[in-house]
Amino acid sequence: MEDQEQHSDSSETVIRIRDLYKSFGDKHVLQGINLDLQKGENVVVLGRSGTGKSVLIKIIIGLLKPDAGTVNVLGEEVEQLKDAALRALRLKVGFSFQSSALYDSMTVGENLAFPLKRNNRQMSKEQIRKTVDIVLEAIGLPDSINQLPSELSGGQKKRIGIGRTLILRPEIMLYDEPTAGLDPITCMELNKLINAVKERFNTSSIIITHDLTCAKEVGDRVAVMDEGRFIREGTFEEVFKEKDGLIKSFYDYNFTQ
Ligand SMILES: Nc1ncnc2c1ncn2[C@@H]1O[C@H](COP(=O)(O)OP(=O)(O)OP(=O)(O)O)[C@@H](O)[C@H]1O
Repeated sequence: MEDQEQHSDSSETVIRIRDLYKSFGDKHVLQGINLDLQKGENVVVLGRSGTGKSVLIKIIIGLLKPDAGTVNVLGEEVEQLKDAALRALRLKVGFSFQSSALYDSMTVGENLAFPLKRNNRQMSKEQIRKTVDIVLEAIGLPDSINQLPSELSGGQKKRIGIGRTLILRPEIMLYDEPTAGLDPITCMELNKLINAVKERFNTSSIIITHDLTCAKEVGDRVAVMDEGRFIREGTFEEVFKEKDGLIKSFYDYNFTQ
């Protein structure tokens, strides 16, 4: 922990979470979460279903209030922000939903342009088109602008979902189960995209998953969540060096079946 604190001080911390607690009635979901995300870093949060990963993300973007603890995002204490400031902060934090959340009746181009039109009304049609083209190229789907979501594969929809988040050029990306429900090859492509986004757009990311291949491929650091706390944290190799308890179950389930 001491090492971690020293590291935090020597680089820019974009998310700093301290002693976070959240319960729903007598269900104690988060029980003392501490986490730092450094600029330009990908941190993977690994955990079984129902361990509170989504609750954590919702607290980070101010959709849920914690019972105790602090969350600082890009220098702002999330809990103290009023509505307008919270909305402004959310523009800098892109949230890529598990479901892709595309509008079925809109083309890919319209889906991507939607957040720009809603948030940046002073952009001309040409500027919007150019921004959409840049993102489509970055996510590897340059020719899909006129397609409807129903014409896309699951992996392509995920890419467009990520593109729609990227279009506002967030400084932080939060990915919720980016590879869920995809075949291994498409997963691999998505992992590459997550790394490419980091390099090209200089984003810092939290990636929530239970896919260990994804964790290994994209995580500069991995934090394993169990019963509301992080039970292990480090590089993938450090975390999975000693395979016991939950760590062993995770590893065996992903790699030895
Ligand atoms: N608004 C809420 N009210 C009551 N309980 C909630 C609420 N939100 C989450 N929970 C409970 O908190 C626990 C953690 O939920 P969460 O969605 O964060 O899990 P998760 O780790 O993201 O799981 P999964 O991997 O399945 O998405 C669950 O037991 C859930 O039922």
